[in-house]
Amino acid sequence: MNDPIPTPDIEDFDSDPLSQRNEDIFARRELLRVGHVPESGRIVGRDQEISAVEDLLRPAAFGEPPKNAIVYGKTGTGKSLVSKHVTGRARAIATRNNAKFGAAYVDCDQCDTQTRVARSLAQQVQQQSSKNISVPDIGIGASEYFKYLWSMLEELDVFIAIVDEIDKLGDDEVLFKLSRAEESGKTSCYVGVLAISNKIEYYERLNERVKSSLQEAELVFHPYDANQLISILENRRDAFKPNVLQSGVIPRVAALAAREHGDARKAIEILYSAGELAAKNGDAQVTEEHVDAAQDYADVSRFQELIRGSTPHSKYALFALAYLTKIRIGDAFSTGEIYRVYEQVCDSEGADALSRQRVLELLKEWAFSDITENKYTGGGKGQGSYREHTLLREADMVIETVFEQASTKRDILAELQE
Ligand SMILES: Nc1ncnc2c1ncn2[C@@H]1O[C@H](COP(=O)(O)OP(=O)(O)OP(=O)(O)O)[C@@H](O)[C@H]1O
Repeated sequence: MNDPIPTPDIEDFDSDPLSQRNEDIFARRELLRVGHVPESGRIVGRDQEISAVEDLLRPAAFGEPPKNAIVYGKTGTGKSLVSKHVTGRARAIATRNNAKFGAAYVDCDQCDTQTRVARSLAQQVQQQSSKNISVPDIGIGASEYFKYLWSMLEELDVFIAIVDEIDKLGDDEVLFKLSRAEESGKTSCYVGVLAISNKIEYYERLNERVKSSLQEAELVFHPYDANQLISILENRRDAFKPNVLQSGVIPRVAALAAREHGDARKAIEILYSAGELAAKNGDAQVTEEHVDAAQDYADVSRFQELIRGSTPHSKYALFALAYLTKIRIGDAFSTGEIYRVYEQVCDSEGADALSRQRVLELLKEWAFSDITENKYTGGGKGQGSYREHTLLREADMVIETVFEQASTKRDILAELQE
């Protein structure tokens, strides 16, 4: 059979660009990868949270019933890390205490249905089981997967399920089944659930019957401040070779991430991208300029993703504001002015314009994502005051992103100028 990817004879390996490694400044790149679980010595600033999770899981380390908990906090505040870290230690201690301890981690961002969660739990327990059971990949539903799970749990004294991004699941069935497993006679194994969410209002949405089984503990993880972020990054400095990071780099990354909302993931990502950028440029050191460029790049890509993922009319409304920002003097525009341009955009796209009220709502949604800002202006309350919108991003970039096809963009701009 013909190999679809032929391997050529390379005459001069040394001059092939692929032979030039970018790696020189990195020593342990994996320390900065998303999903890397650092060892205890590298976890900083979460002592209280670690000890709260230890209190929940301590009984499990002796083969006794653990407590359930809901863990809240904004993204990148260490919820998954602390949950996995303490569960891992509890498993090690349980083994020393001759207690049979199983654990599984499911991210509902990836497993977003009851069936997927149940399958992932069952398959993870299967890997830890001594029984020769094979959990099928397809062809059965959630309740069958749960049956597999309950039957395998019979081998264990305790099982801890960490269910991350729980709010991505449409209903509470998974939480209900897990938190009531032993009580409802499904298994004699003690099951503990650590349910993680970055939406604090999630608890309000939970069904009463689930609330009552989960309210044993509620933990809130607060954002990191700049100093904590500095310590988290310092503890991973050895991802780079010695003397590669200039002295201002870590404080700068920490300051940028703290400004967002104290997100450790963001901080690690910026540091990694700055390193990649330096490596790509062939620079021997990472500088604050690399950090700023990495941050700008991340910011622009996130923003472009947001635009690309929005509905056509939402894009047209934003485009109208960007267009006015580009061609007019001043940077704040009334809903009426934006609406008139929006109508023209709809016209040239062959779409029916939405009502002015609806377009106002779409503009408010952009303000919610910090892409625009709006406020009342004019004569004051009841005296002809009206709402003005301001674009907080570069107009050109919005225009480029909304209409990625150069010809469409050209046509629309030409029609608007007429
Ligand atoms: N206290 C800390 N010490 C060291 N590294 C940390 C700490 N907190 C978070 N990190 C690192 O930051 C990244 C994000 O952490 P984690 O996944 O635990 O956040 P999270 O709160 O679960 O976020 P999300 O809600 O987005 O899943 C991980 O790479 C983790 O290793």
